[in-house]
Amino acid sequence: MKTVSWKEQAGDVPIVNVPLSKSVANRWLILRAFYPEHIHMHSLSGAHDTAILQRALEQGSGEINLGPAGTAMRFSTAYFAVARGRSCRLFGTDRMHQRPIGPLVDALRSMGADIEYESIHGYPPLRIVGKHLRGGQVYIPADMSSQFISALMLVATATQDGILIHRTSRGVSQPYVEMTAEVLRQAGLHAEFDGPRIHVHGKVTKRVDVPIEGDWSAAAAFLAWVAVTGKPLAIHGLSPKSVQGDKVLQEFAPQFGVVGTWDGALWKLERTHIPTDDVHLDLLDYPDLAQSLIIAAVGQGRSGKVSGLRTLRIKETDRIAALVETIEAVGGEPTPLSSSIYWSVSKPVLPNTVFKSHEDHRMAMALAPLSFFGNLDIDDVGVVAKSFPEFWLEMEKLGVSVS
Ligand SMILES: O=C(O)C1=C[C@@H](OP(=O)(O)O)[C@@H](O)[C@H](O)C1
Ligand SMILES: C=C(OP(=O)(O)O)C(=O)O
Repeated sequence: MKTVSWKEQAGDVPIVNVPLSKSVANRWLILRAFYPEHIHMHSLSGAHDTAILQRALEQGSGEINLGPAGTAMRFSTAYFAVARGRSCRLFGTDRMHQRPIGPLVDALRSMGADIEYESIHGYPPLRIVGKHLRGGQVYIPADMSSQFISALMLVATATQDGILIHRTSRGVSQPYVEMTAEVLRQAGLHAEFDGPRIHVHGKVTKRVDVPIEGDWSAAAAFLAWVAVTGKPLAIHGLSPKSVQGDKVLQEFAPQFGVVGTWDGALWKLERTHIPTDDVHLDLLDYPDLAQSLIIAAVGQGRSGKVSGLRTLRIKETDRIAALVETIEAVGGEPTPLSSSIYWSVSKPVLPNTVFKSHEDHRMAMALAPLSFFGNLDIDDVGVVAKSFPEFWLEMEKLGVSVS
C-alpha cells in the first residue's frame, strides 16, 4: 500500500512526458518478426506489455508467458498460428485466462490453424502448432475485441493469399483497426476497407524506419489532472495527427472546461472553468479513456452517463465494477448497466479507505487526480508499469509524491 499526496507547486507550468505507444509498438513488433531485415525500430515503448510481446517473439517456441498483456496474447496467437514448424503454449495471469479469445481462434482454425484450448473452451492457455496457412476468407464477430481483427490483419502478410476478413457484427474499438491498417500501409502492405470487409495482402519489400509515437491513451490521466485540479500543464511527446484514435482527447477536453493548445511539440492544457452540465460520452471507440474521463468528471463534482463500455468488463479487471467501487467511495451514486454507467455526485469526499487498483494500470492512473482532495491510499501503484512505468515520476513534476 502507498500513499499518494499532492502539494501546491510554485514556478513554471510543468512539462510531463508520455511514454511511446504500446499499441503502435506491438503492431510493429509483429511485422518486424516477419520482416527482420526490412523493419527497423529505433526505439520501443518502455511499457511492460511491449517487453512481454518482444520476449515472446524472441523466445519463438515452448512455454510462453504473456502475463497480463491482452494485446500481446491476441497478436501472439495469430503470429504463432502461422509460424510454420514451431510449437508453443501461450499462457498468462489468472485474469488473462478469463479474457476471451474464442472468435480469433475460430477464425484462425477456419483457415486451417492448429490451436487447442488447454482447459476452458474459448480462453487461454492455448497450445499452438504453427503451420503455413493459405489465407483467404474468414468470418469473425467484431463486437468483443478489435484485437482479434488486428491480429488477423497483422499476420495476413505471412499467408499465401492474404486475408479477406468479414466482420459479422458491429465493431468495437474501431480506431484500433484503423491504426492497424495505417501501420500496415506504412510498411508498404495493402489494407482495404469495404463496409464490413477488410482485405489485407502484400509483402514488405522495402526498408521501413518505424515512426515513433507518444501514447495518447496515457495522456488521459494528465487531462483528468487538469480537469480536477485546475492546475495547467504541458504534455510532451504527442502528435495531433497520430494514428491513435485516442487523440480524440483533443475533442473531449472542452467538455471538461479544458482548453488544449499546440506549441510546437507541446500540448498545453489549461482549465478555464468547470462546466455545470452533466457529462455525456459514448466511448465505444475509445475504451481506454473511460476510467480517467469518468473520474475526472466525478472529481469536478459532475454527474453523468458514459455509454459504449461493453468491452470494459473483459479488460485487466471488470473496469465497470472498479469504477462503481471508486465512485461510491468518494460519495457518488453509480448505476452500472451492462455497457454503460451513470452516476450522480455533488462534491467528492475522500474517505479513510484504501483505493484498489485491481491490478489495472489504468485504474491506478485514473485515481491519481483524487489526491487533490487529500492523501490517497492505493493498494498497488506499481501496476502502472503495464503501459507507463514512469507515471509516478512524471506526476512528481505536478507536486504528487508517493510514499
Ligand atoms: O489493439 C490495441 O492495441 C488495443 C485495442 C483495445 O482493445 P479492445 O479492442 O479489446 O477494446 C484497447 O482497449 C487496448 O488497450 C489496446
Ligand atoms: C486493455 C488494455 O490492454 P490489453 O488488452 O492489451 O491487456 C489496456 O491497455 O487498457
